[in-house]
Amino acid sequence: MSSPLPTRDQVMTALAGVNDPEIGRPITELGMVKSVEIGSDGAVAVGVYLTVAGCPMRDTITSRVTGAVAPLAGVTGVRVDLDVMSEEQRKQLQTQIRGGAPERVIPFAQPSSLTKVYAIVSGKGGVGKSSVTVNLAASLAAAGHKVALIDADIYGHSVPRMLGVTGAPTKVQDMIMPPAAKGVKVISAGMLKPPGQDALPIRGPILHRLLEQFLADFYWGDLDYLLIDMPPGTGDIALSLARLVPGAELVIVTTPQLAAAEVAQRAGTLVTQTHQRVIGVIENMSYLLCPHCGEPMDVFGVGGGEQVATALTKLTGVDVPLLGQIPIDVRLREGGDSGTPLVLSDPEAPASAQLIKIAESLASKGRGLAGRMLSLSPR
Ligand SMILES: Nc1ncnc2c1ncn2[C@@H]1O[C@H](COP(=O)(O)OP(=O)(O)OP(=O)(O)O)[C@@H](O)[C@H]1O
Repeated sequence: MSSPLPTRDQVMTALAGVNDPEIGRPITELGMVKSVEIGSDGAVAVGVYLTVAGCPMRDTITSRVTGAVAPLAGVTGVRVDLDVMSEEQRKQLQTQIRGGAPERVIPFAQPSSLTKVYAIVSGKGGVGKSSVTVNLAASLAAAGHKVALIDADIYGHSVPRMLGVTGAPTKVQDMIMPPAAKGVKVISAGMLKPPGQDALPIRGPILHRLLEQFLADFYWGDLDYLLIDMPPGTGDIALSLARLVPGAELVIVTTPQLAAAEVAQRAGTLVTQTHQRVIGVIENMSYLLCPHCGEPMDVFGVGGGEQVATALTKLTGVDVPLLGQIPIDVRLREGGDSGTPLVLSDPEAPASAQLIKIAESLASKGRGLAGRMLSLSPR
C-alpha cells in the first residue's frame, strides 16, 4: 500500500531545514520559496527564488531542496524550478538580513531615542535664526548637556563661523565624525562645499538626501539635544525633516515687526500637515537698549512674537509659549563674526540672559520619552 500524499506543511517544514548556502539562514525565512505543488502521484515541485540571476549556488540549492523533500513519506519525485527575485524582493531580503532596519538608520528617529530634536525655523531670512541657534547650542553645552548642531540652512550656512569651528569632518572606518567647537558637535553644508565655491546648487531632493546623510551617516554618539538650523521659510526641507525625524519639535524665530499672522499661518499649516509640535516662539531683535539712558527702544515695532505665539496656540490647539525676547546687541553680531557666542563671552548681557533663559526652558522639557508626542509620519 502506498503512503498518503505529503502535506504542504510537511514540505515547508522540510524546506525550513534548508539554509541558503551564502546567507546561512533557512530559505523559508528569506522569502526564497516561491511555490510548492504536490501532484496526485506524489511528485513535488518546489519553486525557488534565487537572489540573483546566474547565482553560482543554484546547483547547491537545488540539491539541498531535493535532499530535504525527497525523503518525506509519499514523495515520489522532486522538481526544483528556479526563478529570480525582483528588485523589490531583493530589497526586502536585505532589510531582513539587517534585522528589519531600514537602509539608513537615523538614530534620532528610533522610538528608543532619548535625544530631543529641535528644528529652529523662521518665516523668512535675516531674522537672526542662526545667531539664536548657535547661542542656544553653546548655552546648553555650557550647562553640561551633550549637544549637536546641524546647519541645514544650505543657503546661509553661517553656523561654523559663528561657533568658531575650525575642524572638518573626519572618517574613522565607516563612520564620519563631526568636528566640535565650544562643546557642540557641528556639521554644516558649508563644510562639504568644494573650496572656492560659494553657493551650493542644491534643490529639494538633494537637500533631503543631504539632511538624511547628516542625520544617518555621521556618528553623533549619545546626545541630549540636537538642534537643527533650518533654511528660512517652511518649505520642502521642513517636510523632509518631519519624514526623517517625526518627533522633531519646532522652535520659531521671528522679529517684532514681521507679519505675524502670515508667519503663524505658514508654520501652523506645516505642523498640521506633519503632526509636529511647535514648542515655542522666540522674538529676536525685540528692542534696543538706549546706550545713553538704558531705556528699551522699539526699533522694529512691537508684539510680533506674542502675536505669532497666540495665533499658533489657536491654530494648533496646543499652548505655544513666547519663550523669550532677545534685544538688539551689537556684541551678538560681533560674537558671531569672531566665533565666540555672546552667551559665553558675556553671559550677563541682557541678550545672553534671554538666550540662557530660553535654553533652560528647552532643557526643562527634559530628555527621554516622557511626554513625547506620538508623531505620525506624513508619508
Ligand atoms: N539680537 C541681535 N542683535 C544684533 N544683531 C543680530 C541679532 N540677531 C542677529 N543679528 C545679526 O543679524 C544678522 C542676521 O542674523 P542671522 O544670520 O543669524 O540670521 P538668519 O535668520 O539665520 O539668516 P539666514 O537664515 O538668512 O541665514 C547677522 O549679522 C547677525 O549677527
